[in-house]
Amino acid sequence: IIVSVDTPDNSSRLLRRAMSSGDAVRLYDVVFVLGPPGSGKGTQCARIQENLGFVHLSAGDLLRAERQRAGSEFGELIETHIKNGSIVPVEITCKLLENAMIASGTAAKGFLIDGFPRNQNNLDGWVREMGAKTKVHFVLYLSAELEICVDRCLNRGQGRTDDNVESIQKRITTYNNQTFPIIQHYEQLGLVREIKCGTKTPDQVYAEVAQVFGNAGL
Ligand SMILES: Nc1ncnc2c1ncn2[C@@H]1O[C@H](COP(=O)(O)OP(=O)(O)OP(=O)(O)O)[C@@H](O)[C@H]1O
Ligand SMILES: O=c1ccn([C@@H]2O[C@H](COP(=O)(O)O)[C@@H](O)[C@H]2O)c(=O)[nH]1
Ligand SMILES: [Mg+2]
Repeated sequence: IIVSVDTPDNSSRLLRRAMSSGDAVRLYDVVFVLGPPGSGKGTQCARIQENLGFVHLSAGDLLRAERQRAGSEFGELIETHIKNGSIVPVEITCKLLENAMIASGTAAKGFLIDGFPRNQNNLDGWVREMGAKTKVHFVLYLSAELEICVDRCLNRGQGRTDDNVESIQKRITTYNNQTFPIIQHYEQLGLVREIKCGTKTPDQVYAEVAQVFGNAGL
């Protein structure tokens, strides 16, 4: 078994994992972060990254960067999906995620994958492409009342092309119809850790997030 390593610390961690996982080498520890638009996923992921050594990969941010990349053949398709609140085909998103994971090297404790998998196509593609290379520890589910989420998106002030009433309504419909069933799928596997965020400050939410990671030994 060949395991790529870049520091002595990681070398022992990855080798331990390789030795204990039987025939499959699991290189990447992953936590998925899901919840309605504006529930605070990005806000909490930034804190987890800062405090707990995880690398934050926002699928939405990666898609927005790909949309902006000169020469991208997917720019227009991505923008159409973002404005309509619909979901980009998994082949594109999964490749962007994998590239970002590889680019981070092995220094990360693990990866917070924010806003993915968002539908059955995402989940199937992830399992197909990344299932054997990753261990999903749990799904951090940041829930909040939808009216609060709408207000937060409208007041976010980041100039996103989908932070307008029309796009937000479409994003919420997609969330209810396509993403929530993915959360339910992981719930059935006993892998969902829900934090109710609507009326809590970011500090209060983070205190609960830290507890969830602590309980998982991460
Ligand atoms: N607990 C909170 N209380 C009040 N405002 C918050 C809280 N958490 C985040 N916010 C604010 O709400 C807005 C949306 O937060 P954030 O971008 O983290 O959400 P998100 O879940 O990543 O949204 P999206 O799915 O649209 O990317 C931001 O302006 C952020 O500062
Ligand atoms: O896995 C994904 C993640 C995101 N999208 C598209 O991007 C927007 C914005 O995502 P945020 O997580 O809110 O930043 C989302 O509405 C989708 O259109 C995607 O297709 N697949
Ligand atoms: Mg976000």
